[in-house]
Amino acid sequence: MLRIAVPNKGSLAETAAEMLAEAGYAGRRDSKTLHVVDAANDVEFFFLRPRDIATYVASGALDVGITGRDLLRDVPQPAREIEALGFAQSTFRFAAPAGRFSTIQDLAGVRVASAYPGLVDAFLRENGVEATLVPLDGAVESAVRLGVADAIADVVETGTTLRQAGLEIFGPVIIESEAVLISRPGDAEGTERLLRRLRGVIVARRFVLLDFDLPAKLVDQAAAIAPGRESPTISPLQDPEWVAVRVMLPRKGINQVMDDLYAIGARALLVTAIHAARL
Ligand SMILES: Nc1ncnc2c1ncn2[C@@H]1O[C@H](COP(=O)(O)OP(=O)(O)OP(=O)(O)O)[C@@H](O)[C@H]1O
Ligand SMILES: O=P(O)(O)OC[C@H]1O[C@H](OP(=O)(O)OP(=O)(O)O)[C@H](O)[C@@H]1O
Ligand SMILES: [Mg+2]
Repeated sequence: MLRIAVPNKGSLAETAAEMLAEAGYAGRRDSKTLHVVDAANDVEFFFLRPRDIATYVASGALDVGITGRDLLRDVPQPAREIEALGFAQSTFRFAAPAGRFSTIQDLAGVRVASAYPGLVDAFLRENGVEATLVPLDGAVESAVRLGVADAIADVVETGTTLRQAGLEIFGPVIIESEAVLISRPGDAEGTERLLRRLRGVIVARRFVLLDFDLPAKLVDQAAAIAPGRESPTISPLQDPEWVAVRVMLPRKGINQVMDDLYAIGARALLVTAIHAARL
């Protein structure tokens, strides 16, 4: 039975649970449940702190897990990342009051607060900078104003939290992060099947099917606007001058594509969600 670590709380928990449900696995009924056996799918789920998941998986206690790439890199012996899952996307950056620092070298000898001390320490070392790390648990943006640090290193998504704390990013990107599927050393039986299912969910979330009718002579023009993943499916209509076209397209930007197709003469444009996929 494949043993899977899943975030029990925080930013990753909800989407991870939704993706596993969409992949056909049994979920938990209430947020206090820490262990679920899904015998029908030959897997069991352990609901753990996202921060601890890399440790369980790297040690081999659990086979695979869902966590953040930044959390994975924060532990001393990271597990293997096997797939990016396309959610909880963020960038990990240094920040300080405007104009205070401009390069990573400026951090030599100063105090840097972070909830990811392992990740930040490794990055500073790689860059030959010796700073004093101030490990905190969260809300790190307040550390400078409250006087316990001179700069911070933290997760940035929209930048709103930084701005509100009067901080600005500087220096290089420490890491681009998102939710990832990680694996213990060696290949656990059943990992491939989980991976195929999750890839299907990612496709289903990211893509839609677009159907439309079109004068046959405009097919090449339409294919240039909406090429699809491989090639559009063209079916005959009763009217020999018209065809029906089906393409798989990214959900993002689909309305612009519909406008462009309508403008060249496509009609009856219909978008359908994909519920599951194996490509
Ligand atoms: N605002 C955000 N946007 C995108 N990803 C985020 C955001 N905040 C945290 N993450 C990501 O979520 C993961 C951290 O999840 P975790 O549950 O430990 O922290 P959290 O969501 O901040 O919860 P907590 O309330 O415990 O601080 C990391 O991979 C991090 O990059
Ligand atoms: O760039 P933004 O869109 O503002 O998002 C980034 C913020 O979101 C997370 O905070 P969270 O609310 O999880 O609190 P925490 O700092 O206590 O973890 C993260 O730690 C940043 O503080
Ligand atoms: Mg947080």
